[in-house]
Amino acid sequence: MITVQDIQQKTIAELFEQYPFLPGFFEENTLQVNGQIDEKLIDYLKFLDDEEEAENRAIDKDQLMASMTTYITQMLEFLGEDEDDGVHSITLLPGTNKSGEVEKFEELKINKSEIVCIVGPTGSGKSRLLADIEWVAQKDTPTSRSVLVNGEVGDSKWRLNSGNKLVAQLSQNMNFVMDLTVYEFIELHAQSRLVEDVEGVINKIFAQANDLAGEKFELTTPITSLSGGQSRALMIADTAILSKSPIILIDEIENAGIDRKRALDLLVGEEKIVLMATHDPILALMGDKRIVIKNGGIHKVIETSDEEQNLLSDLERMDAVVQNMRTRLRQGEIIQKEDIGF
Ligand SMILES: Nc1ncnc2c1ncn2[C@@H]1O[C@H](COP(=O)(O)OP(=O)(O)OP(=O)(O)O)[C@@H](O)[C@H]1O
Repeated sequence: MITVQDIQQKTIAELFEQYPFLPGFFEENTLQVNGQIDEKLIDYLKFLDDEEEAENRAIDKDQLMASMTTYITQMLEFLGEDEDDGVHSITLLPGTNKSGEVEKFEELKINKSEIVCIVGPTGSGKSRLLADIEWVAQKDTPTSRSVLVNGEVGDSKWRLNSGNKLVAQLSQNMNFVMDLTVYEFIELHAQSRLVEDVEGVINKIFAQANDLAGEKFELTTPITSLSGGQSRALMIADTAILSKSPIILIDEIENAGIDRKRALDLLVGEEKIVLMATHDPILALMGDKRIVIKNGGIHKVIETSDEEQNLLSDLERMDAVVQNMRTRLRQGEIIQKEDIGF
């Protein structure tokens, strides 16, 4: 909850920076800032101490600060950015595996900017774990797990309020059906998030997406003609930059021509918690930790060792060789021994 005391000592510049929608309030109330951007709000509003001025405007200083406070609070609520909602960690508490046995870990805390991978055989329960987190499970899923947010029992508001969604899902299938260009698609999303600088955000997402995608695309490209890799790159950049959700769940980023390392860097760089189910050794080793799932239960939690991290660059070289072969096979070329390169 924001109070008048919270805002009155801040400068107009600080307030505009913190609440990008506030200039709209100033405009509506014909408050001109001009050279006074570095003044504290309380000093800036001193001109209303003049009785005539206050009468003309039919509002005094205290009323104006109170209505500004209400406006900020309502806008934050509307945008799903309640100030107290900062999620800095989630904690998993054990439930049971498919045989009803208690899982083999005490509790697992995952902090902001951490990447945790989920590995395990097909059908072992990786997607189930992601679903438990999305649902902020309270012993009310087939696994009986609990998920704490900031160390506390998850608030059911996370389940109900779509503006405040805890989790953004990046799923395998990105089948666009809308007849929009890349520009229009991002614009629509940015507008629905009430972004101030729509143009700036469009350019940022477009640049990041193109950076991730193997083959480049244009702002004028219809989203229905993007390749699998390009649409995935667009969704990742869009989620990283526009989604307010503090947790990103990824059910396998397949090998569809995107720079997976950069994609993860981009997501984590935006201070998110990233959980990713994967069968891909490169992605698994990019995580800070990996959860091993067996028979529906968390069997082990392994921290990625230095040795494993050092192996990543070798794995990436091997991967590049395979990718290159794939491209050449697709183009009808013949593969030779020297193509393997080691
Ligand atoms: N602890 C559990 N108790 C009961 N059922 C479970 C448990 N964990 C998973 N399941 C169920 O097992 C089935 C397979 O799990 P899930 O789809 O999560 O596997 P997966 O590892 O994601 O598989 P894939 O790699 O093929 O995507 C699902 O129906 C899921 O609800």
